[in-house]
Amino acid sequence: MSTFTTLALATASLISFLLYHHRVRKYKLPPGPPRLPIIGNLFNAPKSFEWLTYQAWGHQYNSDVVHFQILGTNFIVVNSAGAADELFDRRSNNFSDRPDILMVQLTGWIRSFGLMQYGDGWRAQRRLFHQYFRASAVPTYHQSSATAVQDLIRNLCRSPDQWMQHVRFMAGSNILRVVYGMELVSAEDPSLDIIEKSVEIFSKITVAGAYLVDYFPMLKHVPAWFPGGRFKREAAEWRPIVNDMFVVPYDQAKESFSSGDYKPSITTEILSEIGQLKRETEQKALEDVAIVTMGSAFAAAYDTTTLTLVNFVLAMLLCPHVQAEAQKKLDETIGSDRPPEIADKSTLPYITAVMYECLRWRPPLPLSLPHRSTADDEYKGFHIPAGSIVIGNAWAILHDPARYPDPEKFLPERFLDAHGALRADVPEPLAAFGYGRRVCPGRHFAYDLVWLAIANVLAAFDIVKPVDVHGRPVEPSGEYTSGTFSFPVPFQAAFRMRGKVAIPA
Ligand code: HEM
Repeated sequence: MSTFTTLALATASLISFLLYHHRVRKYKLPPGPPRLPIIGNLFNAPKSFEWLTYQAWGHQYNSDVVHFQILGTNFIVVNSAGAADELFDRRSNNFSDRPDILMVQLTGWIRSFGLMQYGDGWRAQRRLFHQYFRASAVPTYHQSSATAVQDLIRNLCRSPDQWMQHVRFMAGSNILRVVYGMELVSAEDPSLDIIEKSVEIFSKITVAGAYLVDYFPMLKHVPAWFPGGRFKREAAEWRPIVNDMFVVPYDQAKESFSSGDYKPSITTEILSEIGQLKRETEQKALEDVAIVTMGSAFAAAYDTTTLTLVNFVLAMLLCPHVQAEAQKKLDETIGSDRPPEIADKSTLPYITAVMYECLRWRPPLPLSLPHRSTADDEYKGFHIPAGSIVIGNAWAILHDPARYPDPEKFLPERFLDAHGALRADVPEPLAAFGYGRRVCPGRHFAYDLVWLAIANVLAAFDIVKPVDVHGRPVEPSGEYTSGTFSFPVPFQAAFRMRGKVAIPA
């Protein structure tokens, strides 16, 4: 380590130490693991699968909020639905900000309202997004979702081995059509490559504490070529990719719109609105917001939807009886004349329960996205300092045995009463979509697409374990990756046609 870096670390550590002692003397923080002076929990904070350690800390310290600290930054983990409701919902004024992550700024992801600080910029994008994705607006996209799901079924028939790629294509092609009016023909389309890379960057930079520079702001001044300057090299490489994600599909949609040869989409609707504005400044203001809001929708929909469906495939491999029950309900309710439609949702609560259970059993973002508190606060007598990074542990909330008995088991029936109707007293897994004013605004759209995909895949196929050359079933490992998005380690699945419904030509 260079003299400069050592000096920077020492100065920052001294400041954190002084601040730490000042606060600890004054307030009672929520319980948490023992901290060392200066560095706090730098060495005993988990580095992977954090949600499991945070949940265990909750049990160990018998508290639904726990605290740890790294080099002066306070982290508050919210481990129960009650605490999440109280802090993120009732006190949303204070708990709706996002942490200031340098890599989010340097890569340009900060332009998206998903990672932007709470304020007017965030509000403008969220408002525009809401206009097109609120519950009453999403039926407009049912036709597009139906087309995407039919493509999925057709592709699964043609090359079932590539099922994961087909699921990705379904999620990506649907959101690109809805947002930009683009019609993708293959999974090799460069737009999917852009989004794939951008979301990978998102996943790397949003893990709390992933970059040391967030604790030692002085490292900002380290040159890119210097040890400790890796973040600068990465940011320089990633920034153009993130920029392309916002700009390339938008520009394409704008070009088609100007030529008059376009498919109607959210972007073309906004472009006509822009065209009706009188002043150039107003036009520019709306366009600036539209570019980043649409890019955010495109990116936010892709991995989340894919991941929910990959978890569904895994659950079906592991629980054939659930699959058989779901297919029985589909056969009884719809028969074989036509594929399931979104309009069938109200008559197929079992499929809805399967979807809920996928999101509860394996929430795609087990720690949601981090929030930040803007003012000092108090919860159950514990002090929550202003500027704390507040982590809603969706995993712990959705695996709370008091709400969901036998939480590790995949049991859609938990959401159903004796007559097979959805129970009002078992909460739907909303924690999978985050909290308060930051709650996922794409959830209505996601619910429809995921539901339709589950219903159609189960109507058309049996999902089974493939067999190896010795005729033995290939078991999925059931292991997961760690990160903002937690994916199952790649596994094989076979899709056997049931012959019950016609496969789209
Ligand atoms: C099953 C699928 C999905 C899951 C599990 C999911 C989950 C989440 C989570 C956990 C958050 C963070 C909330 C928080 O900070 O408290 C979020 C935010 C967000 N999601 Fe989703 N999401 C899904 C689908 C979608 C879709 C389809 C879209 C777009 C059409 C979308 C758009 C967004 C946006 C724009 C944000 C940022 C909101 C903000 O910071 O104000 N999501 N989502």
